[in-house]
Amino acid sequence: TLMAQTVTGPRPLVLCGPSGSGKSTLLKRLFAEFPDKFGFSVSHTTRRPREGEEHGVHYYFVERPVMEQAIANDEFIETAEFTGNMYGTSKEAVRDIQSQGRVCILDIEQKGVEQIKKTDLNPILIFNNPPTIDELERRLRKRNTETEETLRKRLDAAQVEIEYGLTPGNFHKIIHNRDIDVAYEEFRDFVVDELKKQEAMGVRFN
Ligand SMILES: Nc1ncnc2c1ncn2[C@@H]1O[C@H](COP(=O)(O)OP(=O)(O)OP(=O)(O)O)[C@@H](O)[C@H]1O
Ligand SMILES: Nc1nc2c(ncn2[C@@H]2O[C@H](COP(=O)(O)O)[C@@H](O)[C@H]2O)c(=O)[nH]1
Repeated sequence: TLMAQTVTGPRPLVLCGPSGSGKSTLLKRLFAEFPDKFGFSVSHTTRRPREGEEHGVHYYFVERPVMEQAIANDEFIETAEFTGNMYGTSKEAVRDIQSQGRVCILDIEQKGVEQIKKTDLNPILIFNNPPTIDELERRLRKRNTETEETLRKRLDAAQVEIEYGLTPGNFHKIIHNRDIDVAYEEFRDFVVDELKKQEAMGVRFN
């Protein structure tokens, strides 16, 4: 409701899309263009860090028993098993960003989205759609972060996620991510427009 929204601040933004579709690339540009407006919800994961990834910045990298205990302690809004690893959004990660008056951005996969939809988080849902699975494979290979096995698992998951993502009603906005510059503009314009609408309804922003 309008009252609740006024009290809780801007709606979080969920960006979902197959691994390698370019979510992190879009977010990196958004954070660079608007350094004070948004904040990234730092997820927990049991996968190993990639080169350049920092604990507490890209993820909280934890061992599985630690994550399982935290889930048992009811510390998470949503959790999912994805290609053999656990991922999850902690309540604290979102609270952290919201307390700074920033728009909280979640980069999560499909099972997480389905759980978030059942909470009172009320996010704006965006699906980042790659041109083809072949192009997704090219992007993932070029990124050089996966083994043949994890690459295969990610591409298998992508089939299912694209079907869900393109099903009408599941997301508020679909970004067709072919050319990165075009995709970014579409993404940015949609997000900025959404924030303006909320501002017009009295939601306060940074
Ligand atoms: N529109 C694009 N065209 C070509 N290459 C792209 C495009 N967008 C991103 N890339 C490249 O594709 C690779 C995957 O992009 P990125 O890491 O942003 O994907 P992601 O959706 O965040 O993946 P993951 O879910 O695995 O973290 C990167 O090497 C990135 O530089
Ligand atoms: N349900 C959740 N999914 C998450 C979370 N954090 C990230 N993700 C998604 O996992 C895959 C793989 O990510 P990668 O960093 O290993 O490439 C990708 O689709 C992310 O969006 C989370 O907290 N919950």
